[in-house]
Amino acid sequence: MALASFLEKLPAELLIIWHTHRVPILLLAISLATLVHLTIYLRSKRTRISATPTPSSPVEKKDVELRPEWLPENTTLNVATLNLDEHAEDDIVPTAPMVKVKKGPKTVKGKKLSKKTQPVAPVFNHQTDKIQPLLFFQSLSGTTERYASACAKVLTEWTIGCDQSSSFLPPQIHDISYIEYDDYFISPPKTEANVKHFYFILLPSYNIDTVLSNFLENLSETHNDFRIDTAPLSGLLGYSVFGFGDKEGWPTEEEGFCSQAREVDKWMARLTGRKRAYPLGMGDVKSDVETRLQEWRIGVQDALVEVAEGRGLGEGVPGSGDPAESDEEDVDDVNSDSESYNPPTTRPKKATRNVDEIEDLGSMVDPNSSESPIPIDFTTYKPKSASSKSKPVPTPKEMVPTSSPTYASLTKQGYTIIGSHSGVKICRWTKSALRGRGSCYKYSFYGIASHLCMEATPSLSCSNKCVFCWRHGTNPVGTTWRWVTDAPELIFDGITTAHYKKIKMMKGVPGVRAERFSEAMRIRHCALSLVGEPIFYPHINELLHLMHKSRISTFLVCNAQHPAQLASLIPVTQLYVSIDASNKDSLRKIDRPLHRDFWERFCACLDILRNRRFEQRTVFRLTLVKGFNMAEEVKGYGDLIERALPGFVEVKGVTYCGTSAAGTAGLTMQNVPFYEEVAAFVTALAEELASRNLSYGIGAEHAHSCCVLLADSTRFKRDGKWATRIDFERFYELYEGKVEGTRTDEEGNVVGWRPEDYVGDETPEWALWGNGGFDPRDQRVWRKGKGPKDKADEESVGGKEEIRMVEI
Ligand SMILES: Cc1cc2nc3c(=O)[nH]c(=O)nc-3n(C[C@H](O)[C@H](O)[C@H](O)COP(=O)(O)O)c2cc1C
Ligand code: SF4
Repeated sequence: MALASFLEKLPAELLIIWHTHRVPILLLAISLATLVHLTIYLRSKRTRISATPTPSSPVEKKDVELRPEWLPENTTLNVATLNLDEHAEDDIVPTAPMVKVKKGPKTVKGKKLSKKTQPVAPVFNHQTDKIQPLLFFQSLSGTTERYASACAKVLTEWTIGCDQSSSFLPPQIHDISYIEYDDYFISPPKTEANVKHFYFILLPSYNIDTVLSNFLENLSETHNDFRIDTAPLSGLLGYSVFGFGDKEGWPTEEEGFCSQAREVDKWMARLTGRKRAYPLGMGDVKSDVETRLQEWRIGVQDALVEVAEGRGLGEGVPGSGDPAESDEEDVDDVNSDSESYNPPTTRPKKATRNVDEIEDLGSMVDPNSSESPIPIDFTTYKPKSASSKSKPVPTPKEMVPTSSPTYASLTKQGYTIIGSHSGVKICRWTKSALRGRGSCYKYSFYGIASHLCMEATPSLSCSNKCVFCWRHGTNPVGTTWRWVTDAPELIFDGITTAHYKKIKMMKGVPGVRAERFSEAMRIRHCALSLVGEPIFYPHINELLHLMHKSRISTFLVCNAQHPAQLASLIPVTQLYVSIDASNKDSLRKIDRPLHRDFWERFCACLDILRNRRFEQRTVFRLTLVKGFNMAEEVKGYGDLIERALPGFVEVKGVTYCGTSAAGTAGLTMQNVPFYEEVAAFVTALAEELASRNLSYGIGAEHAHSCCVLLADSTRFKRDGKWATRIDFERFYELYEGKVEGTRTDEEGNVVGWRPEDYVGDETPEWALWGNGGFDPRDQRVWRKGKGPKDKADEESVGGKEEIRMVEI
C-alpha cells in the first residue's frame, strides 16, 4: 500500500528535485562525460605520443626574416632547420631596455620526468671504487684562482696521506671558463665504471654580467630542459660550493654578498638531487676568507671520509644531501613564471605544478601509467595565482662596465673600451708600419697598409671560447644579445677618436716616419676582427654603413655561429668566416662553442657564404693550431672549401698569447706551428683542391705573419697573373651607386656588383708564393737571436726563416 503511494508520488518528487537541483545535476553529468571522453582520448593517444620525436633544442625555432635585398638568388638557406639566435637586429632600440615579447602558446609533447622521482644514488663500494675529486673554479681578477690552486694542492696532499688514500684518485682542477659545460654539468664525466666523482666548486660573485652569468644560465637551462632529467648530476657522490665575496661592497646576503655562489649552490642541489655534501661556505676576501675556506675544506674532507668508508652522505640531516630533507630548493620551480624571460641567470621555467596536475589526472585514468608519456600541453597554464611571485622585467646590464675586472684587464692590454661593449686597439703592425718596418699580410695580399688600418669590434662578447682566444676567458659570453645596446654613431665616433688618439701618442716614438704619421691620421680600413663577435652587435649593418660612407673599407671576421646575422649582413669589402676545424668533433674541441647546435650553424654559415660569393669577396680564415686542427684534416678542409667556394683561403699559424689562461686551455708554444709547417699544410691543401678540380692556387704569402693565401684562380687572376689586391675606390663607387656593377639576374638586368668589379692591382712580385711577402721598401727588423747573421745569409733564406709568431 505504502509502495503504491510512494510510486504515485515519485514523478512529482523527482520534478521538485529537478527544479531545485538541476544546475548541480547538469554540471555533474557534464563532468562525468568529460572524464570518460578524456580517458578514451588519453588511451588512444598513448602509443602515438611515445613515438613523438624529441625536439632538437630547447631553443624555440622561429622563422627569421632575412633581408632579401642582400641575399643573392638561389639562396638555399633553410631557416626552419636552425635554432636561430634571437637576433633583434631591427627591434633593439639602442640603450633601451630589452623586453622579450611574450610568445603565443605552444604545444609540446614529451615524456614528463617527474620531479618526485628519487634520483638513483651512486653506490660507492669502498672496496673497489675510487673517488675522483674535481675542483672547479672561475676567476676574473685572479683571487679565486689563487685560492683554488692552493686548495687543490692541499687536497692532493691530503688524499695521498689520509687513511682512505687508496679510495682517492689525484684531485683535478678545472677553470670553468675553459671546460665544456656538457662534459661536467649535464652528466657526470664519463670514466671507468668504478670511478665516482665529487665536485668542489669555488666561485667569486659579480653583480655585473660576466662569464659567471653564462655558467649560471647554463645550469638553469639544463635544469629546465624538459628533455633532460631534472637531476642529471645525481650520479655524483656529492658536491660543495665555496663563495668569495666582498663585504665592504656587499655587506649582507640580502645586499648580494656571495650571491652567485649561493645561486650555483641551489642549482647544484637541484641538478644533483640534493647531494650537497657540506654546506655552502662563504668568505669575505677582505677579512676572513682564509679561515672560512679552511673550515669549509676540512668539513668537505670529513664528508669525503664518510663517503670513502661507505657511509654515504648521511641521512636526513639538513644539508646532508639526503633527498628526503627540506624541499626548499623546489619552491622556486613551482612558483616560477613559465613564460617570462629573465636573463642572465633565469630562463623560462616549466610549469611544474600544472604538469604535475596533468600527470596526476593521467594516473587517475590509468594507475599503471606512471611510465607512460603524457601529452603536456603548455597552452593549459593556469592564470597566475595571486600568491605566485611576479618578477620585475629585468633591465639589461652593461656588457663591460667600467667597474669590471674585464674592463681593467682589457684596458691594461691596450684596448680602449667604447660605450659598454665595443673596443679598439692599435695593432702592433700599425706601429711597425708607422716606423717603416713593414705591414701585416693584408698589405702583401690586398694592399692594406697597416698604418691606415684600425682594428675594432662592436661586441667584446662572443658565443665561442676558442682555445687560442686572446680574451683570456674573462670576457662575457652568450648565445643571445642581452646587454645595453649602444648606438652605431656612438661606436663609430668612439672607435675612430680613440684610434687617432693612439696614433698621436706614437708621435714621439723613435723611427716613426713623418709621411706615414700624417697618412695615418686618415683611417682607410677597419678590421672588425679584434676579439668578440662583431655580427653579434644588433646594429652592425648601420655601423658598417657609417664606415662605408666615410670611405673606410671593412674586413669583417665572424665565427660562423650566427647564420641569421650573416645572411642579413650588408655587403662588406671582404667577408671572412673563421674555419677553426674541419669536422664537428675538432670544432667542438678548439672553438668550444656555446651553441649546442654549433655544427648546424657552422654549416649554414658555409652555405650562406657560398650564396653570397658573387656579391662580395669571401674568405675562409684557417688558424692552424698544432695538435688541434692540423694533422689529417686537409681532406676535411677540402670538403668545407668545396661546400662554400670562398674567393680566398687564408691559412695562418696561431699566435700564442702567452697567458696562464692559454695554458689552462691546454695551449703552449708547442702548439704554434713553424712557418715551414704552415707552408707544407697549404701545399697539401692546394693539392687536395686540385685533385677535386677546384681552381685554387697559392696566390701570396707573408712569412712574417706566418700566413699564406690560396685564391680562386678563375676569379682573381688577370692575364695569368694573380690579382689579389683590392680597388678600394671602386668599391665605394659601387657601394654609393656611382658606377654600375656587373651582377645580373636571369633576364640580364643588373642587380648589383660582383667581387670581380673591384679587383685591384696585380699582386706584387715580392708577395708571391716563394718570395716571402716582405715589401722591400720597408726595413726588416729581426728579433734578437733570430734573423740571418749577414746580408748573404738573409738572401739565402729568402724570407723563409724559421718563424714562430710571438706577441711582442
Ligand atoms: C664589479 C664587481 C662586482 C662585484 N660584485 C660582487 C657581489 O655582487 N657580491 C659579492 O659578494 N662580491 C662582489 N664583488 C667582489 C668579488 O666577488 C671579489 O672581489 C672576488 O674576490 C673576486 O674574485 P676573482 O678575483 O677571483 O674574480 C664584486 C667585485 C667587482 C669588481
Ligand atoms: S670566435 Fe674569436 S673572439 Fe670568439 S672566442 Fe674565438 S677567437 Fe675569441
